[in-house]
Amino acid sequence: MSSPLPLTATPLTASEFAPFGDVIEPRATPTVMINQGLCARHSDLALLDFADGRAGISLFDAQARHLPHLVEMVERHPLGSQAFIPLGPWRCLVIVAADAGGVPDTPRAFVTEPGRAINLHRGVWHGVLTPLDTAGQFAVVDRIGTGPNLEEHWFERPYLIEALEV
Ligand SMILES: NC(=O)N[C@@H](O)C(=O)O
Ligand code: NI
Repeated sequence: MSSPLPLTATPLTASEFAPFGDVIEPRATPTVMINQGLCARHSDLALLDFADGRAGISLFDAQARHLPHLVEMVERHPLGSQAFIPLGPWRCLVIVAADAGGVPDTPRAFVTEPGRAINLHRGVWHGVLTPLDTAGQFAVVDRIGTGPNLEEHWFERPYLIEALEV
């Protein structure tokens, strides 16, 4: 395998992640206060998009990954979005890439705040679920249906995330 290319992970922000998906986090102002004013509802935080299928909720019980982390491949789901909702205070590496004529462009790497959920938009190139340093359980909202909904791309030269730029 040829020597990996460097890739730095930066803190995930909604604005930088916007071309790839949604950061599911409280807004400055709740949509509405409910439950006798004891609960702030922040509505409709993610673009869910499923073709020829339906939304489903699955549980991913993912092993911990550690730095340095080798990014050998990304994948995408042409038929549906995919949301990862941590069921505990786990951080994740989120690797995404724009499409460049059917193959991924140079990837971006982010690290989530503990417990922060994300939603990948339909068809966005991304690394697989990567809990950082601690194994984690995640509720995953994605497409349940038949047909080809997984396309993988293995990089000719992998990327290596050696550090978090925090
Ligand atoms: N393959 C699968 O269900 N998981 C991946 O899509 C992933 O993004 O982790
Ligand atoms: Ni995926």
